[in-house]
Formats: sequence, C-alpha cells, structure tokens
Amino acid sequence: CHQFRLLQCVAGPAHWKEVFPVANGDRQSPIDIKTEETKYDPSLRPLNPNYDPASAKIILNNGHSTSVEFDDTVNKSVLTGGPLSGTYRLRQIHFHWGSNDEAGSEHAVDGMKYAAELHVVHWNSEKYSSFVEAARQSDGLAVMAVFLKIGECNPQLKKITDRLDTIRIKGKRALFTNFDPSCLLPKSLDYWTYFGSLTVPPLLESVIWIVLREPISVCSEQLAKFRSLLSTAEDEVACCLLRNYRPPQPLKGREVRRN
Ligand SMILES: COc1ccc(C[C@@]2(O)NC(=S)NC2=O)c(OC)c1
Ligand SMILES: [Zn+2]
Repeated sequence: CHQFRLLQCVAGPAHWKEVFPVANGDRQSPIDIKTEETKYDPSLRPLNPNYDPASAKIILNNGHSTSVEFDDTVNKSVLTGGPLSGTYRLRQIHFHWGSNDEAGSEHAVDGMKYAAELHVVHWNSEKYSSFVEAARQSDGLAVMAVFLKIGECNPQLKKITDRLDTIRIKGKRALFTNFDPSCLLPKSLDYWTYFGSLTVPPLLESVIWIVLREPISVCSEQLAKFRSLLSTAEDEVACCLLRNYRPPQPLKGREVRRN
C-alpha cells in the first residue's frame, strides 16, 4: 500500500491547487470559525428541513467517503429558511473523519476540531434544473454541516454504520431507504452561515454553508467502522479510508453570521 500512499500524498490537499487553481480562491472551505468574530444577523430565519424518508435510495462508498443518495427528481425532501432564499432540494449526505478521534471534522470552532462531520447537501431547484448545473453557481448549493463529538454511541448513526461492512470496497453500493436524515440533527438548529465551497476537487465555490452549533454524539467503535472502509477498488491493493478531511482555509475577509 506504500506506493498508493505516495499517490495519495501527491493527490493530497497541498497539491490540489496545481490542478484546480480555485483551491486558492476567495471563498474556499472549510474554515476555522472564530466565535468572537461571528456577527448576529436578525434577518436570519429558523432552518426548516422537511425530508421524506422515502427519498432515500442507496448507500455508497465512492472511495473518498460514504454517502446516502436521495431521489432528487422532485421537491419531496427540501431545506428552506435559514439564510436561504427559495427551496433547496436534498441530494445526498456524506461524512468526513480522521485517523484518530482527536481530529476528523473539516470546520473548526476556535481552533478546536471535532471527531467527524456530517454534510447534508442540497441544491437550488428553484433557480437551476440539476445538481450539476447548480454546483457551478454561486448560490447553487446549500450544505448543512453537523459536528460529531466523541461520546455515547449514536443509535441513529447505527443505521448507517451497521451497513458499512456491505460497502467496504470503493464503488460498492447497497439499497438504503426509509431513512430521514433529520434523525441525525441535534436538538437545536442554531447555526453559523458563510459563503464557501466544496471541500474536495473540483472545490467549486457554490456552497452556502450552514454549520450547526450543537454537535451530535458518536462513539469510537462507530468511527472505527468508517475507517475500515476501503479507498481502493476490488482489483487494487487494499487501503483503508483513514481520513478524508480538508484542513481549514483562509477566511479572506469573509463574514460568518449567526442566528
Ligand atoms: C461536483 O459535485 C461534488 C463534488 C464533490 C463533492 C464532495 C465534497 O467536496 N463536497 C462537500 S460539501 N464535501 C465534500 O467532500 C460533492 O459533495 C456534494 C459534490
Ligand atoms: Zn463534505
């Protein structure tokens, strides 16, 4: 797996700018949220996630993360409110984690990183006709980020971690339905919001980030299951997907607002 490591290190975040110059752009994600510098904005509304469990379709290992993909051909599962104008349609959820419990989240709060981070990805179905089109627009995507803090095993997350052994190899997928991702949201939907980007190439600067302030819990055993996923396909030397978080990027004068 050594030579693969070499390949991975060449393809690591420090080298992305050589292939994707936007990596040095003005609205890159993730960021370190300095809570003292966030600005209360009374115009921010409550978040209004409204998901239909029947939208869930499959669980997938794409080699970079594990995701649950939803049917986004109609406005059945949507996010409205918060900083958003219009309706954003649920597309998928996926996770970021690290090689140990001390780090793994993409966003940081006053320099502190959580063990992992959930991204709930939506696209602006009012203005654009597909996810791919929306992903190229400055207001195309809305991603809700939820921090996972080491503690009690999370019974809702168990619905996902119990299925990971069936999709260990990159490219594997399995049916996964009757799942409402609201079950992974904390009690409080208070949030910070800022304009940013995807955190994996092509790093498109099309994301309205909504970072929930309250974490949900995850236990070490559940995180270990994420790390046992393989970043390699059937015919390759097996390599575990030990970490998949991008480090915080320069704020470049952006404002982080809070409700
Ligand atoms: C072009 O479409 C893309 C490309 C990459 C990702 C993955 C990611 O970069 N985006 C976020 S958010 N976290 C990530 O790891 C994506 O996720 C919805 C959609
Ligand atoms: Zn992500």
